[in-house]
Amino acid sequence: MKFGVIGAGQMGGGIAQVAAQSGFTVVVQDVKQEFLDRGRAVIEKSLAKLHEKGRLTDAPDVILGRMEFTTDLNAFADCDLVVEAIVENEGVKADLFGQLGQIVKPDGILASNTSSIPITALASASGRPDKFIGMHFMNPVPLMQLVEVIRGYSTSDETAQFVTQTAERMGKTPLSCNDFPGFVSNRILMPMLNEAIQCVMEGVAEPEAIDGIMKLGMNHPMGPLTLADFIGLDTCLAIMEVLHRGLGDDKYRPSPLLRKMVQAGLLGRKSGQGFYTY
Ligand SMILES: CC(=O)CC(=O)SCCNC(=O)CCNC(=O)[C@H](O)C(C)(C)COP(=O)(O)OP(=O)(O)OC[C@H]1O[C@@H](n2cnc3c(N)ncnc32)[C@H](O)[C@@H]1OP(=O)(O)O
Ligand SMILES: NC(=O)C1=CN([C@@H]2O[C@H](COP(=O)(O)OP(=O)(O)OC[C@H]3O[C@@H](n4cnc5c(N)ncnc54)[C@H](OP(=O)(O)O)[C@@H]3O)[C@@H](O)[C@H]2O)C=CC1
Repeated sequence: MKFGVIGAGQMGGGIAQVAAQSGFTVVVQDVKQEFLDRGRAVIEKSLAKLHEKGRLTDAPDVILGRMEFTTDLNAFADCDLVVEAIVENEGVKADLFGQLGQIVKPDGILASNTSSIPITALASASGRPDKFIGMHFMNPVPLMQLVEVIRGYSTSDETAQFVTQTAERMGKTPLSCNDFPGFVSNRILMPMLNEAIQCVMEGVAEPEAIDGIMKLGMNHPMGPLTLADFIGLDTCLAIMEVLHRGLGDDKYRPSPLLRKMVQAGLLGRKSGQGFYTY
């Protein structure tokens, strides 16, 4: 099976790594060589760590040998499945899927790792809505069990079955849901993170205390502000905007502090500064 991944950021890199660990031939594309180099370095580090712990069946260089890094979208022409993991922006994703629909072989399946954007809209943009689906991995991909599988309005049973089986071959547990803004995962998670940010803005407690209360009190592995920094505050804001617009209810209003931090370039771990300094 030839597996394509678009975007060599934290999600694209993780998806490509796990696909290669599972024995697939993998092509990773990003817009600039420097993003590919950075993505590859993150994958190498992750593979080294997993190898050290005895959690890989093949050696890291064998796994890396299954991966090709390119800036050329035409490399996806003969892929059986292409998973998109670029910026959480509907216009940018729709434009990309318009191009991919022309490039990938007619029976190739297209999937988006979007956190919240309507799968049905992206499916229409691709020109092959029956072969389009949401394949939503969780961060960090090499460690997290879930893949949320989201069927668009026209997704065929064959497409859903293929993607479900592929997720299982990648050692993940696929769970299905329907196409509503934020699906299940972010419909529930993101308002909690947004509320934690609102608590900072209103001075309810210091960030360390908010995180500590949720970690120690609710047994969450990461506090909500640490998790928001980990996901990326730009991505959190984009998801809240999709929920607010798509569900039309002010309970999903993004916190003004979240908006201001993104405007200031404080994106969390990936920019070196968010609620904490990295
Ligand atoms: C926004 C969306 O659309 C959807 C989303 O993804 S929302 C985000 C979902 N993800 C979460 O909620 C993650 C919450 N956090 C966790 O579950 C855990 O903190 C975690 C799994 C990330 C880490 O687990 P942990 O028990 O805290 O262990 P921790 O000791 O920090 O890390 C475990 C090991 O894995 C390693 N590790 C972390 N990321 C890794 C990666 N990508 N590859 C390989 N190893 C990795 C760590 O370095 C650490 O190694 P050592 O034990 O050698 O130090
Ligand atoms: N972060 C998370 O926890 C999760 C995120 N997601 C979703 O995954 C997707 C990617 O998120 P994440 O990996 O965090 O984001 P990152 O910012 O880490 O990575 C996105 C990558 O895509 C590149 N990119 C941007 N535009 C294009 C384009 N037009 N063509 C090709 N590549 C492009 C980016 O380059 P540049 O640096 O120039 O922007 C970057 O390398 C989003 O849809 C997000 O919602 C899903 C689950 C969890």
